[in-house]
Amino acid sequence: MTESQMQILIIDDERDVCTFFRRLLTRRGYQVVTAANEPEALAALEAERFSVALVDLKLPDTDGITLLEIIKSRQPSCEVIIMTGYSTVKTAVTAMQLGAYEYLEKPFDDIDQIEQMIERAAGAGAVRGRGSAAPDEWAEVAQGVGFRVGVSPPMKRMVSLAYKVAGKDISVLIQGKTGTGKEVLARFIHAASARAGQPFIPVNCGALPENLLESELFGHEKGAFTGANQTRRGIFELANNGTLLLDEIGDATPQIQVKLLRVLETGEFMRVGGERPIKTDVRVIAATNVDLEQAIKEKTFREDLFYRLNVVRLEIPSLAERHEDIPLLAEHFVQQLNRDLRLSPVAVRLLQGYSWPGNIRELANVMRRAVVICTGDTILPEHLGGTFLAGPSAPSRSVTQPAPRSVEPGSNLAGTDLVEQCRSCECLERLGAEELTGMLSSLRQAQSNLLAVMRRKKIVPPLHALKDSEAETIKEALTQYDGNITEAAKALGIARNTLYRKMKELELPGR
Ligand SMILES: Nc1ncnc2c1ncn2[C@@H]1O[C@H](COP(=O)(O)OP(=O)(O)OP(=O)(O)O)[C@@H](O)[C@H]1O
Repeated sequence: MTESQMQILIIDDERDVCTFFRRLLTRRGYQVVTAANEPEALAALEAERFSVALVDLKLPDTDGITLLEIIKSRQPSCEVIIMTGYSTVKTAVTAMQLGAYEYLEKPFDDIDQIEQMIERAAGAGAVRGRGSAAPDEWAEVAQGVGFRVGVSPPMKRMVSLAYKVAGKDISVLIQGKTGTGKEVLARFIHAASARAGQPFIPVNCGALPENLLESELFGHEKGAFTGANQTRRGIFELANNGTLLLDEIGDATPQIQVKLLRVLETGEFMRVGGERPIKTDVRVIAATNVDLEQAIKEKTFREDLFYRLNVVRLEIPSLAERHEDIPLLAEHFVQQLNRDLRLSPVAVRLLQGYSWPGNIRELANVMRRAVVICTGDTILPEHLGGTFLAGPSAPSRSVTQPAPRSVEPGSNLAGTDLVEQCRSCECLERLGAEELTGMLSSLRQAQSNLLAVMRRKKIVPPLHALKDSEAETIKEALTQYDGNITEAAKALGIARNTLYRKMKELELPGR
């Protein structure tokens, strides 16, 4: 079908809207039919085949969601774009979850964007009409951030929705069990948004005591509390024009929740000890592995904050619900460390038979360990660890429990876990750069999990431990870049001044 033959249906009771689209789209070579109510829409659907329908969410005799269902049942290849006002954006997002192609916010101010959206929808509709699968428009962005989506339909649907809402400046709430990839998804949304060139800053609301988190988020004025020797900018300032991920939002204390609500409502906040409101333009993505609706019932989470954050909710399925993706993900983690290694079919079957309570993080750890242990060119069941040697019916173990000991002949790392491997310099010496990097990232993740659990159990981590780990990270970066502050700051994702200040605070020597 050529573009000139494409029919577009506009359903809106506002005559001006119909006229606007008729003019715009006729000029672009489309044929346009308009309808002001349900009977007219039904008659049009009876008479013609449409590539795209633009449907107003609110109509006098019906609503956009009902019309979406009718259109999709009668003309499945017709893509539906929902037209909505700001107050009904949430319903428009629901429509997308039900199969709408996108939504368009009224009043229309960016004609180019509208034309492009309709063109994309018409293209997707044409592909669907031919019965072939539309290429995944999000694939390139996903690859760019190392996000493996897999093939399972619920995951693909969720990512497709994430990609479409990425471009809209609305809050997103990501829900998923631990290790399902909430942070990776947030990075993907940032990379697919117009803010991609700006900072993406994740902050774990459960990992720091309240006063530290408050100062981390909002910054502080000089003299705000003992030890505040300098004014310091917080993440809401540093992430300006970018995206902020509030991870483990369910762990935020009531005081932090109030302050977050204020920034989300007004776009303004005050530094700790400050008196002047500061403006910020930050897109907030929140992530949680707890049921926030339950937390609201238990009065540990504010309902008003929940509604602010939950404009779009994305639920990541747990790994056990997407068995078909396990081979692809396992291979991804192996290839990250060693491109020449393959997985044996039996090993793949064992991986698919396991329940993965620690989800993708646990899979990544099992695969990294297998790569370290494997001395040949194929990963076999014995490289996967004790749980898997017992076969697919093995009871599932938690990611935090140590793996049962097993003996892998011919390997000096036999039966050891990550921490033990790191204790032995001799073992580490034998590993390559990628393997070492992978282990370091697993250890960092372990630390972050540990802190989150301590926080949940109300155990205050000794501050010097946090300070030490910060000092270690900075020292590492400085060594790596031969003492070059600019390069080290860039690698750490902080400003040069912040690095100077931190070095001073932590009494680290400069060059
Ligand atoms: N789809 C994916 N593709 C590639 N890597 C992934 C994917 N999902 C998760 N990972 C990897 O698994 C690990 C855990 O992911 P991530 O930190 O995003 O999970 P999370 O759900 O935010 O965890 P938590 O609930 O503990 O905060 C990371 O190393 C990440 O790179």
